[in-house]
Amino acid sequence: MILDVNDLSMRFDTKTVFQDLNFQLEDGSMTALLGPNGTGKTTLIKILMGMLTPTNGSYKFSSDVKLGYVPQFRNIDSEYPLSIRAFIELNAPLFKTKKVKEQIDRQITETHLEQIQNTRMGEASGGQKQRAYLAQALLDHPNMIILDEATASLDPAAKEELMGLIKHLNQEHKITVLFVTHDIPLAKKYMSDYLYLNKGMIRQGKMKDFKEDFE
Ligand SMILES: Nc1ncnc2c1ncn2[C@@H]1O[C@H](COP(=O)(O)OP(=O)(O)OP(=O)(O)O)[C@@H](O)[C@H]1O
Repeated sequence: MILDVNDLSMRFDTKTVFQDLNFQLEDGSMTALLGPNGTGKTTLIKILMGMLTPTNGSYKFSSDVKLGYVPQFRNIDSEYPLSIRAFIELNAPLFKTKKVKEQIDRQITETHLEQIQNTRMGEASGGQKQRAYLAQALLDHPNMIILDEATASLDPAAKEELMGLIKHLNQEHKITVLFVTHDIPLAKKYMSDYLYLNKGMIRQGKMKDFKEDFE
């Protein structure tokens, strides 16, 4: 087990987002976090990332976890001056030893950005930007990555490329994946398990058994 969540509750002032969530994630699993708009998926992720404190309950990652996080898609100004490579390097040590450069090269190759690494981030496509965020997160050598709506606003080809990449990271590098999405067909194609957050409660199961009428 890589994550154990116990009786987790979150309230903003008088608004209860969710109450007494209980679930576990297995090491090496690939889980889609599903649910209608505004049910608290981002709130749950922010709690797990330590960015918000829950009002009640607890969660525990296994002691050897190294988390990577790909935030919800943010528009980058078209004038943004850094190249894709320089953007990825924001998460690398300032002093670029040969070893650091090699690690950056490896993640750029892994995320299929080598041909366009000198393109400005402001000019990159949505899929390229999203892969640059992923490359940034991979520089820390995570064994678990959390992606928040990484495929929203991408065209079908860019979605497939990103999902193929995530599947590769899971299968070849044994990275546990938690992936927030609204795209149920995409989740059915690529993810093995689901967590479904709705009306303050959570359900868990195998993606192949997920019923659309939960929505
Ligand atoms: N800082 C905050 N203060 C008050 N209410 C908040 C705050 N953050 C989120 N909420 C509320 O909590 C609820 C859950 O929001 P959250 O963004 O987690 O939902 P979500 O499931 O990620 O939605 P979406 O699918 O639209 O991204 C919403 O009703 C939102 O308005």
